[in-house]
Amino acid sequence: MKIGLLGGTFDPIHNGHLAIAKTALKRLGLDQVWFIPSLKTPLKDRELTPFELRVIMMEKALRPYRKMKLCLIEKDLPTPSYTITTVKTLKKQYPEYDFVWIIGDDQYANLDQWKAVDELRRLVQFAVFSRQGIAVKQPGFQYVENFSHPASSTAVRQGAFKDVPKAVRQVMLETGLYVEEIAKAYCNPRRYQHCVTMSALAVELAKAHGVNPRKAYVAGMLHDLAKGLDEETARGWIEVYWPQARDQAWKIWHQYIGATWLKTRLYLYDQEILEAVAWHTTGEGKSDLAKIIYIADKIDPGRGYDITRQKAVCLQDLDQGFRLIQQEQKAYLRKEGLNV
Ligand SMILES: Nc1ncnc2c1ncn2[C@@H]1O[C@H](COP(=O)(O)OP(=O)(O)OP(=O)(O)O)[C@@H](O)[C@H]1O
Ligand SMILES: O=C(O)c1ccc[n+]([C@@H]2O[C@H](COP(=O)([O-])O)[C@@H](O)[C@H]2O)c1
Repeated sequence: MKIGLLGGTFDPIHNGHLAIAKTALKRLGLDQVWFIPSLKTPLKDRELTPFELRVIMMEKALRPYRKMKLCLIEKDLPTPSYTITTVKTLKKQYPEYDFVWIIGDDQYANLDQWKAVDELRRLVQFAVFSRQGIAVKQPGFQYVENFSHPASSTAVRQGAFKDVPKAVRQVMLETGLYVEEIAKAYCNPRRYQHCVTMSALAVELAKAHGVNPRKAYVAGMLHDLAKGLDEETARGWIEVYWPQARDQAWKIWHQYIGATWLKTRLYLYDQEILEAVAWHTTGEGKSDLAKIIYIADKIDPGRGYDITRQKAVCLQDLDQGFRLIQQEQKAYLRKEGLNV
């Protein structure tokens, strides 16, 4: 058996990883590709998503592929997860197998920093997949060129959800994984901070009123993604997706476009979250979640006003609190000249 080993952080696994495996099976004449998630990768400092959650996403992504397997060997090896240790252990466990270690060219460029790389190269063959382009070739490596896949886990964590299988997207949205990074990627630092403080309040209100706190967190963190759009760009979106809102004040449009983005870019189909985002400025959403997001946005503790009275009413009675905030907001919006 000839086995390709694809080690990585897989935070999260993406379509690029699957494309590498498909190509490796064909072009390297492999029988199987084993995906090996690292407990802690040696050269990256970032705090990783818990191993178990990365593994759940990998299981879902790999399920349709008979020749792609999950190998959890690094779970029980010392950290950081040095490849030399992994390869030695695998060779001992499976002496009859022929292994090829697969890397992208970004890792290839770093190879001189890998632990005991000369010994490692004697133990296992390396296959290098092009990513940016392979600059310098060396004897003893197998190069897979004319391979190109734009996906990266970094981009996925910032919202490029099109690059992950649907089942993985579902886990990400159900768990609220990466919402901070997505909010950071779309919002300026001030707005990001607003998302953090208002979603904390949204979670508190959700818990007080029997609403799913995870949904409150996701909706809160992602409610303002479209707020940075300029009027002209926003108008383009409104004309296509929300023509019925074209006569409203343009500053309101971000609520509608935000919901559309969640659906079309992040493939988030949870109607309750979409509704809460789509009406978070005007407060027309009917669900308790929509009311909570509306309230938390308006009395966000991060804005620096004393919200003791409003918060107490909202914690006590959601509908009464909602009406109170709505009245205060209407007065404020009229003062700002916004047409609602
Ligand atoms: N699109 C791609 N093209 C070629 N190689 C890739 C691609 N994506 C990942 N790889 C390679 O797959 C291996 C595992 O990747 P990893 O799990 O670190 O994903 P990543 O997208 O590189 O993550 P991050 O963006 O967090 O650095 C690495 O050797 C990496 O170089
Ligand atoms: O052994 C090393 O020194 C070493 C240094 C950097 C990366 N690796 C391995 O290379 C694979 C890809 O790593 P990463 O950081 O791109 O996810 C993963 O299996 C890492 O354990 C290994």
